[in-house]
Amino acid sequence: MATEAMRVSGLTVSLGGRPVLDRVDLAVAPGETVGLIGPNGAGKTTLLRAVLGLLKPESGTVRTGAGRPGYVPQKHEFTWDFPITVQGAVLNARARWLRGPNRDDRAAAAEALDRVGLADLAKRPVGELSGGQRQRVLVARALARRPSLLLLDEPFTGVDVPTQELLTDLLARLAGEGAAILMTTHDLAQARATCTRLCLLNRTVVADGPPAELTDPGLWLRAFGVAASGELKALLTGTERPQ
Ligand SMILES: Nc1ncnc2c1ncn2[C@@H]1O[C@H](COP(=O)(O)OP(=O)(O)OP(=O)(O)O)[C@@H](O)[C@H]1O
Repeated sequence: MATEAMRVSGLTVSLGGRPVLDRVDLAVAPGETVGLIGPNGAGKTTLLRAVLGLLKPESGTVRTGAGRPGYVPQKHEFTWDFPITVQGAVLNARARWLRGPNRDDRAAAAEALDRVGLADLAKRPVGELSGGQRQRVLVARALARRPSLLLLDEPFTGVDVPTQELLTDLLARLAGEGAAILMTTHDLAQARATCTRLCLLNRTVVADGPPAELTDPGLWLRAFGVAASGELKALLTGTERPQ
């Protein structure tokens, strides 16, 4: 475990009486960026929530290193109409029961806002932000706790190209500083370009390795539970998408 930021072993989770994850094994080391890829309903968010300790596994274990992981939920999970500024939302992520923010909290929040390029919008109410700006607030909230493990749920969904580039660059820097990153995404091209490892999940781990080694279309077709997909094959072989 010393060289790993998180490890799940034999993780089985059921929700509403239905099996969602089945004996999942996955470890992430400091400096790695692992992309969690799979179809809708594959159990990706469930896996992140289990790592956070928000779900009780039926069997198996979850271990994380020191400190609470940073979590970037999907945008719709945050209450954007709450009357709070960008700075307040980020400071809130460090809030402790019955005490206001101290100097360390303010410094960490300012640093997090700076890293996501939102320092200029610190006083803006969160309800007035665009989708890409909201995504950056969620990342700043996770970074404000300076976590060694960062879990992100679809951070690239619904953001424009400059925000995608900012986030890609930021994640690479964080990994370079030794953070361990696990993120779900539906953007296969982006995942192949930015992740050091990909984990193909469909209730269980179908494949796990560096993008360059996951070129067998059969693995991807199995992960997505489809018989054939020109789009997937084109992505894997680097050819044009079929029209
Ligand atoms: N609270 C719940 N109660 C019962 N079933 C649930 C609950 N939350 C999720 N599920 C089910 O668990 C399965 C996995 O859901 P999950 O959100 O983890 O998938 P996902 O891979 O993140 O999907 P997506 O790509 O659509 O976000 C789905 O079939 C979903 O309907």
